Amino acid sequence: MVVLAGYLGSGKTTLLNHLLRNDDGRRIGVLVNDFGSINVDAMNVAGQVDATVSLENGCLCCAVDVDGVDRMLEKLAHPGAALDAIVIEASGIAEPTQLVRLVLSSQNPGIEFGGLVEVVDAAEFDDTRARHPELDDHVRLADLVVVNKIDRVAEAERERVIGEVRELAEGAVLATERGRIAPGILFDDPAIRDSGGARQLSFADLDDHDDDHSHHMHAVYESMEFTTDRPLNPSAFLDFLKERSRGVYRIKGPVDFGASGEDRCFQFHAVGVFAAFTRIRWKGPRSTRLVLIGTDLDPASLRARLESCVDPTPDVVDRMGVLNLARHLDDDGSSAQEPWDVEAG
Ligand SMILES: Nc1nc2c(ncn2[C@@H]2O[C@H](COP(=O)(O)OP(=O)(O)OP(=O)(O)O)[C@@H](O)[C@H]2O)c(=O)[nH]1
Repeated sequence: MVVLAGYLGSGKTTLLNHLLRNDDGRRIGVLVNDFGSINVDAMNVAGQVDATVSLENGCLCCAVDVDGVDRMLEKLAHPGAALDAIVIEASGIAEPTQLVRLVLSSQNPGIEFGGLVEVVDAAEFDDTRARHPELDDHVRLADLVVVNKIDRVAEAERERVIGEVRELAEGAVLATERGRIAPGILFDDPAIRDSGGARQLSFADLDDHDDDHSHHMHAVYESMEFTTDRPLNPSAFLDFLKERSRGVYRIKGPVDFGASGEDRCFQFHAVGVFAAFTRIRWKGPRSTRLVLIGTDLDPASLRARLESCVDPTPDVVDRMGVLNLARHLDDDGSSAQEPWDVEAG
């Protein structure tokens, strides 16, 4: 069982989807833990995976004890599921050491800890580290650190960030775009071990980490949801994004722009000041279901602002809005995300 951790928006789901698409015939089970009551990440991996369990609204690292994890994993670890590997995708503010501790404590004979993977956003590394010094520990303890989004930083900057991560990390370090790592690195333990002298964590490694949950990142983070069945107006929504308070670090979920969105589902992601959409077909009923994660959120005013984005004329195409939206489209999943003209704040 591999624990996939990394700060909000670093690219965990992207990496997981890459693994699932390139599984080389392995059967992979997934446990997804979203922070927020709409399970956006689970929606994004569903359909590609052999078996999923999802836990929403709460950080797995504190929400459940070892019995709870064993109950959740029963479905995945059951011999009948015939899985070759299980990946736990932690929420972006989970405490990875706590998750590893849970896995190591599992009473289920089918569960064996297969390593901690920490995904780091190369473009946000300095800022995240400054806000959350505990990130250094996560990088240090990981068996594999994936320095992701290298397409978003200039070459010199990339070398510097990779160099700093290498200084901290005791495990292997890989630089990637879109989490494209060779699945064998994760699932065939010797490959991880041979690639950089990484070792599997033990309780002894984890013992230095205090158990006081008030020090965990999620102690200061909150999430809120905004859902509506009425389409949003693109211009109004883009304005909302530009003006959003700095406390809102992560926004994700499907958005319905009605006729302006050609009746398609806009899978939306904002990470810090960056934002991108992917256009997909609606799989279920059309509705906007956003999760907002950050610190010092003011849910009432955020909700009122989002409510004001509801389009009074959803059948009329907002041409200017559509043009502006297009700048943030990420349809093939390979183009870089553009920063907003105006930084959030
Ligand atoms: N430019 C660029 N964007 C990326 C890369 N990897 C992921 N993204 C984008 O970053 C955004 C967040 O990616 P996710 O995979 O959802 O991140 P996450 O870590 O699962 O997010 P949380 O679960 O909310 O913590 C999405 O818009 C991705 O398409 C990359 O290498 N380059």
